[in-house]
Amino acid sequence: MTKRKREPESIFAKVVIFLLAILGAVSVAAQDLAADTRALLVFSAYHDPRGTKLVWTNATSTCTWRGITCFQNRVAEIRLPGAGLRGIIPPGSLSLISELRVVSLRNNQLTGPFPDELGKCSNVESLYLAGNAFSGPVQNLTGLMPRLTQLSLEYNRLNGTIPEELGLLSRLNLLNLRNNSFSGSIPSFNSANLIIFDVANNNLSGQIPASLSKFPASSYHGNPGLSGCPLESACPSSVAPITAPSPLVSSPQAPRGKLLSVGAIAGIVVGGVLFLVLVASFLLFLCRRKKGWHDAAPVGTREVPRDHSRQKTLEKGDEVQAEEYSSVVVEKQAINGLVPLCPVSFDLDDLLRASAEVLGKGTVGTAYKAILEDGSVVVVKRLKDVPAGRKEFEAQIQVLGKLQHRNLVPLRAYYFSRDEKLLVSDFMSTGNLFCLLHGNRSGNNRTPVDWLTRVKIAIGAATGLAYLHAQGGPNFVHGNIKSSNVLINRDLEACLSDYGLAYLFGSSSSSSKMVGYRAPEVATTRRLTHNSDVFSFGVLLLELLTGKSPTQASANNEIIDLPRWVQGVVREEWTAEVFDLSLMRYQNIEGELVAMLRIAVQCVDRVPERRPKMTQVVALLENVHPLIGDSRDETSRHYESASEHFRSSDRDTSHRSSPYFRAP
Ligand SMILES: Nc1ncnc2c1ncn2[C@@H]1O[C@H](COP(=O)(O)OP(=O)(O)OP(=O)(O)O)[C@@H](O)[C@H]1O
Repeated sequence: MTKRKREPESIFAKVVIFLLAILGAVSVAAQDLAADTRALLVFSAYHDPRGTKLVWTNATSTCTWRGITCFQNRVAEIRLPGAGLRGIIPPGSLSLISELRVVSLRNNQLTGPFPDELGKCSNVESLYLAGNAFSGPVQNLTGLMPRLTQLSLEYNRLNGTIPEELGLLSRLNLLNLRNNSFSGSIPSFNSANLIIFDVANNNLSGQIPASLSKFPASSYHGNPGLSGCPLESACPSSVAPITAPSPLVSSPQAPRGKLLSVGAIAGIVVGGVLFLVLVASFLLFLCRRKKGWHDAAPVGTREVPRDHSRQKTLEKGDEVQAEEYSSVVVEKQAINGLVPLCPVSFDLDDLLRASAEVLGKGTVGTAYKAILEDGSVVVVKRLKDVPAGRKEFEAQIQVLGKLQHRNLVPLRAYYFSRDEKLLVSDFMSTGNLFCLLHGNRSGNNRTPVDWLTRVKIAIGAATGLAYLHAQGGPNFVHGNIKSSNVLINRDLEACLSDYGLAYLFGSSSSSSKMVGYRAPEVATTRRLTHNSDVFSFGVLLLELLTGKSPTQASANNEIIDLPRWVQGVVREEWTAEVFDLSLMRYQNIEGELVAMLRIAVQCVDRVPERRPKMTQVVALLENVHPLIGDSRDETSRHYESASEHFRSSDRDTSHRSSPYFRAP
């Protein structure tokens, strides 16, 4: 009896405790965010009227402020590269944001000594201050020590000696101090995880520590008093042997630091469940109200060509295949079994009426550009010899349809019958990277791609691949990374296509088609893995750097084994010979070229486990170019100029900027 009476009480008590815990956790988080907000407002009130005024006001949520990224309702990242900030970083600002992990203030006009403020940010993992006017010695780093993985201070006016503490940072994988006025000798470094190390153009002297001799000579140039390897001609190789790097990505996904109490966690869990139930009910309600996909916003109109041509635009020699395309669609009209993966503005009848143009024949089928009656354009890929049955096919395509990322070509619909398998995706109007780099197959129409565009394309493709690996899980691979599968959209952004198709064809049959990009181990294991994707991506980077295709025969009709060729040239210390001649007209990009080369060389390591993860590759690539930094928004104006450059016609490629890479 007593027991019975107590039960509801105890349940009630538990609910009350949970609710209080939720309230407690919410209010703790709110208080912490309020503290972050106050600190940011102090930061924004730095005083130099000539600089950009940050319009951060309490009227909007702190987490939506320009340059601010939150994680779990705490400020985790400040990214304001190239934002026109001037003046000093005020005391009592950033150091008070306890969960801060990334600070990117590169390419502003910040002044004063290396900010004490930042030296106290004990959770910061990535600190990017390149391209400012900080001056004086770097000191008071003690607070910054525990987690720092990337420190980029290049192009400032810093002087004094390189702090010895930096050498003790076991997690550090990037240290860039180039173009400052550091003097004295280079301290010894715990270099196990260092991937990029650059102290060029300072006043350093003495011997380069043996542990740092693995970095290229360009990391040390411009320091007349420095000696030792790799600056001397008798040194072995100028490219670092690759060690397995530790995780280096400053993702806001898993900040470490202060732990919440068990009650708070329980509260958050219960609160989260309640919230999910509410959201699910709301979505269910919305779905029931929706009549069908026709009612939703169409996507097929995204890449509408400007002239809205309704004419068949077949090129000579393409007619037969284009007719094949029509006959496929005619045959299907009776069934009209096009399955949309998201709201689309067309059905099979529309595809039937579309004018078609062959884009190309690939290893798994033929791709057609289909111009629909409303002027929108899609790509229909007609797969051939698909061994997968309907169930398997549909399950895999549903998985692919859910992958959505700005660096992936969106898959819109599919069709499956015994005889035909079609995939419909968005049309990417700027074509593929292969054509950008090498012209069309007959070698014409090549406009040299400028350096900044290449870096952007590399980052875009890497980001898309990192997303696939993270989202698809440990066994999900792209399986066919190559330059013709890197498409460029109207904004000149790289988008990966043909991802995950290997599963429809069996990875062993797919792997045999990856000429030039296939990781060496795949020849024996017949298994595609994240590591083999990384290798293929490394070949792609080499292609961007060298301008050479790993699939096309050279003048003497030999298909180049790009990784082997590059490693051979670099070993001979003729690094400059590696790079695409058309890149040589750019001044002062030697360090960037070498930095990307080093990343590529790591990716094509013959030992799969030594290759970096794609998330690491993204982080490293983001540091290759000082203007790119880590904020896409901030780089858009540079990107525009890159697009501008890219659209312009051929330029002079006849001269090299300097004999900088040439071995003595
Ligand atoms: N969505 C798209 N937008 C624009 N062009 C595309 C699109 N999809 C494919 N293409 C282009 O069509 C051509 C044929 O592509 P397809 O994927 O069939 O073959 P591939 O990339 O040469 O080889 P593989 O089948 O091994 O991927 C290529 O030039 C490709 O870049």
